[in-house]
Amino acid sequence: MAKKRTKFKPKSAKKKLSLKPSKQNKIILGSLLIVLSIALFFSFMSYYFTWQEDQSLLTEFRDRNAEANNLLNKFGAAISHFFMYKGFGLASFVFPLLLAVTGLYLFLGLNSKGLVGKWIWGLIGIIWVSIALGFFAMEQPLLGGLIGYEMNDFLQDYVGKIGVFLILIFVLMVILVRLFNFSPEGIGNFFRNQRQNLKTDFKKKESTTKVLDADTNSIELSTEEEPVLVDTYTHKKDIPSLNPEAGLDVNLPKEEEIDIALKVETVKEEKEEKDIKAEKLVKDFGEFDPKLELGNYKFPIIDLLEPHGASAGITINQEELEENKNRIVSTLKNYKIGIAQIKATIGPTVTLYEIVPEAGIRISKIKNLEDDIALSLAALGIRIIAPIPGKGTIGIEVPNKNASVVSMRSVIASNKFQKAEMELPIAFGKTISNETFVVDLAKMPHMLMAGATGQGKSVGLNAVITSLLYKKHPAEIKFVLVDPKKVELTLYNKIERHFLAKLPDSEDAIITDNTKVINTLNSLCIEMDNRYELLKTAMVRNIKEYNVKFKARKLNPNDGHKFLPYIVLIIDEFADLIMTAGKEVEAPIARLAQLARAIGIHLIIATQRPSVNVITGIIKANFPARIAFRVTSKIDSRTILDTQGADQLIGRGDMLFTQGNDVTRLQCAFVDTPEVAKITEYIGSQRAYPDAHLLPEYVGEDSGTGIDYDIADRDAMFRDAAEVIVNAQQGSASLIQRKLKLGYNRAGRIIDQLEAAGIVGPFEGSKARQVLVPDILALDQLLENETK
Ligand SMILES: Nc1ncnc2c1ncn2[C@@H]1O[C@H](COP(=O)(O)OP(=O)(O)OP(=O)(O)O)[C@@H](O)[C@H]1O
Repeated sequence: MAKKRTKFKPKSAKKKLSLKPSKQNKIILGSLLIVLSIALFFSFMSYYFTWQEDQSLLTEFRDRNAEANNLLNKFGAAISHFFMYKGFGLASFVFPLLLAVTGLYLFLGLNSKGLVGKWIWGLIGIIWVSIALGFFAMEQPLLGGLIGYEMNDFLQDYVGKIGVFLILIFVLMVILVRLFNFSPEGIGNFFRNQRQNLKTDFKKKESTTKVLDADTNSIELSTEEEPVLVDTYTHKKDIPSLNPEAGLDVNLPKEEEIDIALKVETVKEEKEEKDIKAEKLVKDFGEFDPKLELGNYKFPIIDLLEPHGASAGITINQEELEENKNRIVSTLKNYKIGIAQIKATIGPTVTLYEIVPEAGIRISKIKNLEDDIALSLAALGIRIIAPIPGKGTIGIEVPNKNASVVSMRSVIASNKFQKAEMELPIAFGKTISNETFVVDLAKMPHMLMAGATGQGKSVGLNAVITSLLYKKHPAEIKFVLVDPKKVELTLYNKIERHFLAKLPDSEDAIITDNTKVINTLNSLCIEMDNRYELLKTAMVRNIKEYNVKFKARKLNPNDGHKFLPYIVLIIDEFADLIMTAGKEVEAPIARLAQLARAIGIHLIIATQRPSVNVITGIIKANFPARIAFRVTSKIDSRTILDTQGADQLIGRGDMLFTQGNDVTRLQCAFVDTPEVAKITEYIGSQRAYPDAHLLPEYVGEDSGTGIDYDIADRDAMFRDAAEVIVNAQQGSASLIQRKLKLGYNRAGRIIDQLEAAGIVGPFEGSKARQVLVPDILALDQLLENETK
């Protein structure tokens, strides 16, 4: 402890001897300016009353016997004559004011940031007042001063009296608008703010004084109290040893509290400023409208869809109902299962018989008799739900002899779909109780679809796409279509420039080639990373919030922000892909499925073969929404749904949908190929974007140019990348990736080449590399010199 004290003393002594501008010097200079301003003020004041008497003395300044009437004697008379008579007249009073303000800033040690501005505006004000007074009171030389008079004279020679008057009015407006933010509604705010500022300044000053007091106390204490520790750097005592009675604990945190409060206020103001800017933009230009570019786009009309005889309604005759009921009752009786009550709900393809068994009957018993009941009812597709979730009943679904088609037209036209307030509504079809079933793809967020061949998968995918086409504008959604079968999705080629997304270098938007699928999936991963970056900088959690913020003009497009459309990736035959590409597709799909929900990329994967080597554990875990059309085995049903049942469906769009626990039986809406053709024709014939939506470029590991530092072998985008880096003065691969829409690997290679060219510094871990070229001019020179 003793050592510490001895070390501390010489240091402080050194500090006292230092002559560099210190707090003391500032106080001294501040006092001088304040005194000078007071002197000037009194001189000017008394000059107005004494100037005539003192005029003759001006030449006798050195004569000690001559005495002036000015309050500050000859000094006052001379300096006032200089400022008031020869200078700016009454406006000269601003000088002592400016001096006083400067003096106060120095004296109180306030932040002198705004001081220069005050002086500039002060001088402009002086000139304006002096000219204005010269203009209005030409005969009173003391009001406008010689400068005011002469400048008036000069101006009037050129623009005349009216011209000078108009100039004065204009300059006044400029001063009011720029200096006082003059606006009709701003006047009230200005006065309120000024009052608030005064209060805060006053408080701040008070707290500084308090802290100073506290410090003095503590030093006194340290000499008196033996166990007090003194920090050699902060000169503060160790807190535990402070005497509580000295009240120091209370004062010091108080200062911190005030500081924190002030900080919070400034942040708030900044935020408000941003918001005000955005509000102003919205007021001037309206909210950002992503649909504007295709403002005349017409959504497809309902008449493009066929009714498929749906107008006839569900046809099931009473006889069939009675017959089925009697069979169920008698079959169950054979197995000694008594029925208390039976009720039928007629759906489009199946009728649900709801049974309340007699008391004491075990549910599992009925479940075990499923096959026997099916046999006696002689119908395929009996499904027993024991019990029906949420009800105490058992359900037996029996297919109708004449299944009615659920037309896409009927579900699209339904109120439920039309009024759905969902991000990505999909009208799948109708439930067993004939209600339209609408789900939100954005909430799913990814979907797995399986079913044996010819059971309605392609129709199901078309139903999904059609639903979205009927609800979404081309600016809001983009599809990435993968169709290894090469025939199923070709119809959508017509809407390529409206609704499809593709890789920059590919010709067709619909992907049929497996190697391109891998590139596309990786490109989507890049897009996902880019979008996360955008969300991060916008400080929002998901795409919906992001787009709302962007529309409200709170995000600056110059910072890379843009309206983000949803991206729906549809793979028609996944089994084929995974067989040929295996892990290469599984990895990006799993990554997308795990992470893409927040940023608006949704996956729909369909497969004929729902076996475990196609729908692997990792894929299954990330696709909570599953759809099963009819499959051939119970095992397949379990793979896709985790339960049996899909093997007992009747095909032709009969399907089971699950999004977690409950399994819902649906009849998929039917949309035929000619209908899809009509819709795509209708959309395709309208004005489109110049190209399909471009995904970021991805260069595969083996298709790249390889790292080569030879100038001739540089990447084609080297120059562009260099400009991006130099402009942003930030050497990061992700910046190149984002700005130039390049893949990660390619951007990484370009960064290596930039390093070799001496444009960026070496790799520095998590930090961005240093940019060694200050501007574009220097870059031009550097590259030019290279070629010489
Ligand atoms: N929802 C439906 N309503 C009525 N009929 C349907 C429905 N879905 C499919 N069908 C009938 O089943 C046929 C086959 O459907 P789809 O082409 O969708 O089968 P798929 O499962 O895609 O077969 P694949 O795997 O061989 O391509 C259709 O041509 C149609 O006649």
